[in-house]
Amino acid sequence: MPTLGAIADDFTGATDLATMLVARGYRTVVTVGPDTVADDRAMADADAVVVALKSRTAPVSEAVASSLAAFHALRAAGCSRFYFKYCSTFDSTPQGNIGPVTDALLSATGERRAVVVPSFPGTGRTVYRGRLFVHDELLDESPMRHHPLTPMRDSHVGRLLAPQTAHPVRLIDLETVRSGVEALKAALDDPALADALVVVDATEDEDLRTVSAATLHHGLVTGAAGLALGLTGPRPEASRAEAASRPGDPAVVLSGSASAATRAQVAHGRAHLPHRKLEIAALRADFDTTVEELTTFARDCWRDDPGRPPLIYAVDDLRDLDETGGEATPAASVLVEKALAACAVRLVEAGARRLLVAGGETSGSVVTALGVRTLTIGSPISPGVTWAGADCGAGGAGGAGQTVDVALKSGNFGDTDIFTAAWSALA
Ligand SMILES: Nc1ncnc2c1ncn2[C@@H]1O[C@H](COP(=O)(O)OP(=O)(O)O)[C@@H](O)[C@H]1O
Ligand SMILES: O=C(O)[C@@H](O)C(=O)COP(=O)(O)O
Repeated sequence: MPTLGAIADDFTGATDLATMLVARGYRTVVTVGPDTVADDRAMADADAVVVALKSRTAPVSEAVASSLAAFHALRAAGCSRFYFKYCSTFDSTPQGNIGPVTDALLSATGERRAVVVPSFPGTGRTVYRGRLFVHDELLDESPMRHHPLTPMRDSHVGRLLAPQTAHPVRLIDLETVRSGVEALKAALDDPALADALVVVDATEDEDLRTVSAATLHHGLVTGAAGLALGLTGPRPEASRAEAASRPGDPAVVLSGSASAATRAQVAHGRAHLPHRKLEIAALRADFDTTVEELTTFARDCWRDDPGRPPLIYAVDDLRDLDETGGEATPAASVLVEKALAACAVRLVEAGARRLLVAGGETSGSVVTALGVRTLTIGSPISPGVTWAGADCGAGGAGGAGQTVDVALKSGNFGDTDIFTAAWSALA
């Protein structure tokens, strides 16, 4: 029976956290939405469950409702500790959803305060004096300022969070963290911090271990996957899923991300893989025909060039970003997500068994459209990115009970050659 329940605000984040939990000795299942949590088959052996939501950019009321539904499902499954996973670059809109969801989970758990820990030094995210850095740059000076859905124009976590929450926001500095577990516990228990959301500095893995140890008695923690570094699961080593596919099975890369790391990966993919770019105008003019042409292209590649997975991508230059759309015209971001999801469904129906998807929102659209119920963590690819077995369920794409190997790559994660190199981890 699971004891740790996590709620992830996007799908790449869910597999990022799950891969960390597996490495820490938790047998972990990722469920797509809350409904599968009640499935005894999936839960029987799990120590931890991560519910993947597509709530990061949803309207506030929807994000709160789906997060609470996940919480109630996890609690009914036996979970007694809860982890709200958001992005290590604190991706949110001015309205939320990190603040509103944290507030709702505080009420639901009955906890009074929660730590806020986006730091993940393994992927270059650190928090010092409450400011979030991405490698050597402040968040608002990093390429995250150009994100199409959640442009991050401030690096002060407290300033980002305060307008989103009804709770006071406080900071615990690095010196207090470095004073050790007991000092940090005492600082967190200070009555001045009762009812607060507490941003905690952390610049190294050891800091995260300290934060984790000082909050083991908290029923709710919030942060990126780095905070899980300090957790210790019930097993010396949790097993990983074997690949469901075989080398040579049809494979495809679907990229809807506009992030800097992905743009470099797309440039590398364009040099090494057969590729097609999504054209927004063509999708607007005739969505079905455009998707049909893209899937025909991919199938031709499997036939003519079976060793190289085709790459279908949306952005290789920030000038590609299309901000038009409105009442009568669908936003480009929605069209891109729908198009890549439709390609995924048709390609899995045509035999694709290996999918590398770039982008969190994109991954949410693809995985949901495939009818996936659970993701079981397989071989790691790079920090925060892993292969997972996606169980498409009875009504899913590719036929009843089909398992497809998927890698859901966060926009800013992965080496430049990930679109060509990731497959060897599956072999
Ligand atoms: N040309 C484009 N114009 C506008 N939005 C786009 C374009 N191409 C992709 N997008 C959208 O950008 C968003 C990227 O978000 P996401 O998939 O979460 O990537 P990341 O992991 O990099 O944040 C998606 O909603 C995608 O549909
Ligand atoms: O914490 C992280 O950085 C990732 O797990 C994550 O959430 C990434 O989101 P996207 O960049 O939108 O994929």
